[in-house]
Amino acid sequence: MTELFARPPAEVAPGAVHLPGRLTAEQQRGLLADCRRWALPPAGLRTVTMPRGGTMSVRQLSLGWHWYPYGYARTVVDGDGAPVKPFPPELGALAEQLVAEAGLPPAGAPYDVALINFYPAGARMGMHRDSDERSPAPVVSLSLGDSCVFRFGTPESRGRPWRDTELRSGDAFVFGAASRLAYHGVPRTRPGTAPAALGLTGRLNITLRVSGLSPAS
Ligand SMILES: O=C(O)CCC(=O)C(=O)O
Ligand SMILES: [Fe+2]
Repeated sequence: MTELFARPPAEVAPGAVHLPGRLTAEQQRGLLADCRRWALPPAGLRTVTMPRGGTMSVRQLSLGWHWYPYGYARTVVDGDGAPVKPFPPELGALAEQLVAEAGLPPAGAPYDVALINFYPAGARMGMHRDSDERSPAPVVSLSLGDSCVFRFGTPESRGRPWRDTELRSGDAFVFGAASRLAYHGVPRTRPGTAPAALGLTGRLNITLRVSGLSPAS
């Protein structure tokens, strides 16, 4: 699709950078095929139950370290108990490249966690901070499929001020430095906006992080 106006990279908050159209159609297809494979059991896509008993509308899986509310483990402690699937080094290389493109200092440690979020129509993610990591390395997020509204606020509170950015299939978003612990969320997706050629109904988000945990622990 040609755009009337190109979408340039934009710093939406200090250290929080939107890199539009960063993944080629081929890269998106490859990542989608990978996600479909990773989504299979064991340690596949699951519904996440929150500590108070509610469930997330987003379905999720992890690679490298298993994230659950609120911590990291080597096995799916809140699911089938299987060992988490390995973190693919090529995702780490991609994250490092995107951090550099965003103009942020290098992470200083290898990326070792991928959180994969699947948003069916109507799914959303409330305002939260990514605060279970023990590393200040930037978080790198990739979008596939339906567009969404990505709400990005401040580290101080989950309320205003915030800025809304539309994330489309193939976009990247990097947040580190002063925004590493900023509140953010996805108030809505736009069902039916995925590129037809991708063959995905819904939205997939791949969030890459440095856990700061030692592999032996
Ligand atoms: O889906 C997104 O773009 C954001 C996901 C997110 O914030 C998270 O997994 O912590
Ligand atoms: Fe997050």
